Amino acid sequence: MSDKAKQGAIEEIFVSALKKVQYPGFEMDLITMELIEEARLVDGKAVIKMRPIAAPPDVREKLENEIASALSGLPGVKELELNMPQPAPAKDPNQPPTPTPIEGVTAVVPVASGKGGVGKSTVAANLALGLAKLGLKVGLLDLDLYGPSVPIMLGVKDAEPTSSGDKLAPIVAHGIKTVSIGYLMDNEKALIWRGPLIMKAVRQLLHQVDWAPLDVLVLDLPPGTGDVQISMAQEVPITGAVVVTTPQDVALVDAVKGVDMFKAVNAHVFGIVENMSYFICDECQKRHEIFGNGSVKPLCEKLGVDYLGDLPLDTAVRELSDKGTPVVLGDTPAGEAYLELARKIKAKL
Ligand SMILES: Nc1ncnc2c1ncn2[C@@H]1O[C@H](COP(=O)(O)OP(=O)(O)OP(=O)(O)O)[C@@H](O)[C@H]1O
Repeated sequence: MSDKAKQGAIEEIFVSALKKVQYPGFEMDLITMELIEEARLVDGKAVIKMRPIAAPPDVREKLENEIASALSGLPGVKELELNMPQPAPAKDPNQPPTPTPIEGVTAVVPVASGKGGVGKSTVAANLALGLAKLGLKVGLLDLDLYGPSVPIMLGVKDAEPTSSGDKLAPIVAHGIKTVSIGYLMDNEKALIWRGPLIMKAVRQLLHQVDWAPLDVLVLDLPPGTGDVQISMAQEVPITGAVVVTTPQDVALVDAVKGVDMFKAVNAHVFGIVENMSYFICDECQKRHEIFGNGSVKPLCEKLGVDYLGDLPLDTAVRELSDKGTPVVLGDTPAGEAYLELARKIKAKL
């Protein structure tokens, strides 16, 4: 075997070993995330060079240990030389492996949830419209690859974005600018999109849309901790994230994962909001805590993030979203609860 062929075979072994190492907080391995720039064996030393990552020290240490244990014991490996650089501010906007601010956009607020169906898109849309009601210039980017629902909630399902110079012109609905990943693809294809394609789409939607000027861009993320989340964290500095949960224990476990994910990429978390938390009976006007209550606040304390309040379970919330006029636009107790969330976020911006 020639030296070149040998090196190639070793690289393949390294790649399959590193494919087993997941980035802490994410359901993705280092190879799929394209974080490994170089993997070579030089005189018994495994030389691994990574792309810059914005990770706090405990995450770096965890990664170092996991890479070391994945490579130890491989044929010919006696020691490890690991290069894990810190990101430097990017200068070229076409080359942003490190987070680059969006031109003319002051703040970026992702809305995330560990699990699907907790009302994350509902919170994202009502938060964006609530912030606009409070006088801010707002954009809402729907990155929910597996079920883009923002166009329906804003009543612009059939609108098509046009181009504006070399950028995409967002659609304007209820006074906010919006673009959905759904406009770039049809729903069936979403499920076969893989890492690099998703990264490209996320980059385009953040940096090649005519967002400016905006005070805040709200992002509706897919549930969980996958490709879209890591792409977002690599592409844009996050001002503060909002994690949505419902009060059930199963959802809370996932909320912790959501918060951990942002911490793993050094992003600030504004706090956790509790959706579908209580129900006001039409007949007796009493507040019913259907799923139990009181578990989210202590969880926030434990995680060191703010409790952003609770939102009612109310049929009008769903009906109005389906009609394209989210509840916050009106003047009802449920609308007021979402507006109160917007006030809290505005105060943090
Ligand atoms: N507070 C609420 N009261 C009543 N219905 C709600 C409330 N919040 C959300 N819903 C409804 O619950 C369903 C799920 O909400 P939504 O699509 O916002 O969840 P999600 O977490 O974004 O889900 P996914 O991203 O998995 O599709 C929708 O039909 C929505 O209208």
